[in-house]
Amino acid sequence: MGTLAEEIFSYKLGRPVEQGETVVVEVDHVMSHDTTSPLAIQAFRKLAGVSSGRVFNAERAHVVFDHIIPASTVAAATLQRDVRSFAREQDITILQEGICHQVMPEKGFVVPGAIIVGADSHTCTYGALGAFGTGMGSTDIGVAYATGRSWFRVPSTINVRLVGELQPGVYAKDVTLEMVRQVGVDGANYRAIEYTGDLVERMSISERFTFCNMAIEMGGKAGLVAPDETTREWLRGRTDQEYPMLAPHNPRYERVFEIDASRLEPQIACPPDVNNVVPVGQVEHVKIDQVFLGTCTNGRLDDLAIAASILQGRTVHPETRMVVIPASREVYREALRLGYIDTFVQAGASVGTPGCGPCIGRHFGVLAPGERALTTMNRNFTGRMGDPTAEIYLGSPATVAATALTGHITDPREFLS
Ligand SMILES: CC(C)[C@H](C(=O)O)[C@@H](O)C(=O)O
Ligand code: SF4
Repeated sequence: MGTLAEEIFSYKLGRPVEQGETVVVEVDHVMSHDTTSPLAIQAFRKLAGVSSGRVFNAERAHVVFDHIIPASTVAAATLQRDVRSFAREQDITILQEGICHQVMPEKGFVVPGAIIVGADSHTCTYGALGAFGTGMGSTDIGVAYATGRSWFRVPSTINVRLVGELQPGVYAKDVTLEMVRQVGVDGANYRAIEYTGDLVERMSISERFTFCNMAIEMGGKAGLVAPDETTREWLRGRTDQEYPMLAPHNPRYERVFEIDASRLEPQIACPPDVNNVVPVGQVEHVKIDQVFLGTCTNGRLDDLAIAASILQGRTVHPETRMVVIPASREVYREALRLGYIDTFVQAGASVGTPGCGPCIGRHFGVLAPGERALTTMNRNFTGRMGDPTAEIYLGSPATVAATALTGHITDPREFLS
């Protein structure tokens, strides 16, 4: 009996747990990426006595290269070389085919009821498939690599109920931004967020990824959606694993937010905070130097499809650059097959290799002093994409595509055919 988070921990431990209780559990998968692996490896090495120098399970320990690939500096290349040699020594396969939070689910590692820890704050994305995924510091991940276990305080849960039908031109990202506006950037600190309601039930896994990905933008430990037929369908062919269809039972939520999406307009998060959210109409005059379509929030096939439908046969504004980065190789190949990539290239966009791209300002499209970007990312923090005086606005793939065409923030409903 409990929230989805409690159900998952109870299932793992084989006994009922209570909110606030500290538990040690065996984790299903542990992940770090090119940027966080070096410190995780250092922590792991210190535990050589505990682990006999081997990771707990090479099939369940994952290293993903996604943040700065291909390496853009000698320093990055050197760190990656060192991480490669660690992976070789431990028989870990390095995954280099897209953003960790896209690739881990695609590989079938993320299933309902699983507990997954990652050295990346957006590990909460995995809740879209009913798994408890959470980000941890590299040291904790080093310990998990060594022992296959982690400690948690079973979180209390905030319930976000999403109801109603979205209007044309309004997407999961707009709902997510509205959610962050209402809950606040620390409104869910150390809590799980459980998304329910008829809108969530109708949404695709990709859209659920967008919600869950941004749970951390409200301070959430995890973002969760109870698995259903849509989840099963998405997992079919990706995993042979058996998994439990856990659901909340008489949950005791700490707080409930209800959002009626049917009245929602496209939303924009203005710099420098993710909860600084306004309807697109209020910022339409803002001139944009660069748009970026991609990331673990909105770099999937449906996101690319929406943007391609707006850009089809049109050209990016001459004073705006457009960067497009598919979230994974799987997404990239499908986008090629369906002609979306051709549409982007014809429109004048730069298309990058799957990965995080300019999301943390390390390569492939950093911003000059005073420049402004509109992106499909999850964070608009000062300095994130380059110079600290550059500004970042967040919106949906549709708003990004419409803005690419006009050079200023634009309501995508103007381009709906
Ligand atoms: C580099 C990494 C530690 C970081 C994170 O944990 O979130 C990054 O992925 C981000 O999105 O800011
Ligand atoms: S795409 Fe951006 S938010 Fe996602 S993991 Fe990469 S850097 Fe972090």
